[in-house]
Amino acid sequence: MMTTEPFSLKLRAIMERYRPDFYANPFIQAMQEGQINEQALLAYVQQDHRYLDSYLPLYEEVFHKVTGQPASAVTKQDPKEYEAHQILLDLAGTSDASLQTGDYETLPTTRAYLDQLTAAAAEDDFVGLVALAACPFDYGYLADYLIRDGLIKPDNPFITWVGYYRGVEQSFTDQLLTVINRLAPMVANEVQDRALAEFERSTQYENAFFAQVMEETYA
Ligand SMILES: Cc1ncc(CO)c(N)n1
Repeated sequence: MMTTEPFSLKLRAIMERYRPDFYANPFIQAMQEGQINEQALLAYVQQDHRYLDSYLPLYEEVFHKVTGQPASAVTKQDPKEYEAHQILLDLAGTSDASLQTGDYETLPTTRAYLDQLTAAAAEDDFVGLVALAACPFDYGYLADYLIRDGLIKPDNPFITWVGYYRGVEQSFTDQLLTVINRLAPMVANEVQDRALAEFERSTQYENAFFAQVMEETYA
C-alpha cells in the first residue's frame, strides 16, 4: 500500500518558513525582552476578543459541515480565551476585563483576516477548515518554539501567557489536525493546494495581527 505523508506536515513546513518572521515581529520582540507595553497589550486583547467573536461561530459552522459533528467534539474550555486575555490584562495593570466587550474599532488587519477566513470557507469546506486551523496551529507552534528556543525564559513576565497557548492550543490543534489528515486524501489535489495557500495567508495575517497593535494607527 502506498503511504502518503500526513497533510499536517505541509502545514508545519509553512510555519517553519515563517518562524523567523514571527521572531522578528515587534510585538514578539518586545515580549522576548520582557517589555510591557500597556497600550499594545490592551489593544491586542480588544482585537483578539473581536476576532474570536467572529472566528468561533465560523469555525463551528465549517467544522460541523465537514465532520457532521458539533465543534464541541474538539473544542476547548474557555473558547473566548478569557483566561489568556486576563494574563495580559494583569500584566498591563488593569483588572477591567469589560474593555473587551466595550465599543471599540476593529483594526484593518483584524477585519482583513476575518474576511479572508470567511471567503475561504465560502469557497470550499476543506479550504475553510485549513485556513481556520492556522489560528490554533500557529499559536501552539509559536509558543512551543519560543520556549524551546530559549527566547521566553521561565523568568519572563509573558511565560504564563505563552505557556497557556503551548498547552491549550496544542491539544486542540492535535485533534483538529487528525480531522484534517483524515479528510485530505479524499480531496482533489487542486483543493489541497488552495487550502495550503490559504493556510499561508492566515499565517501571514497571524503575524500582521500582532504587529498592528505596535503601530499607532488605532484610536
Ligand atoms: C488572532 C489569533 N490567532 C490565534 C489565536 C489562538 O486561538 C488567537 N486567540 N488569536
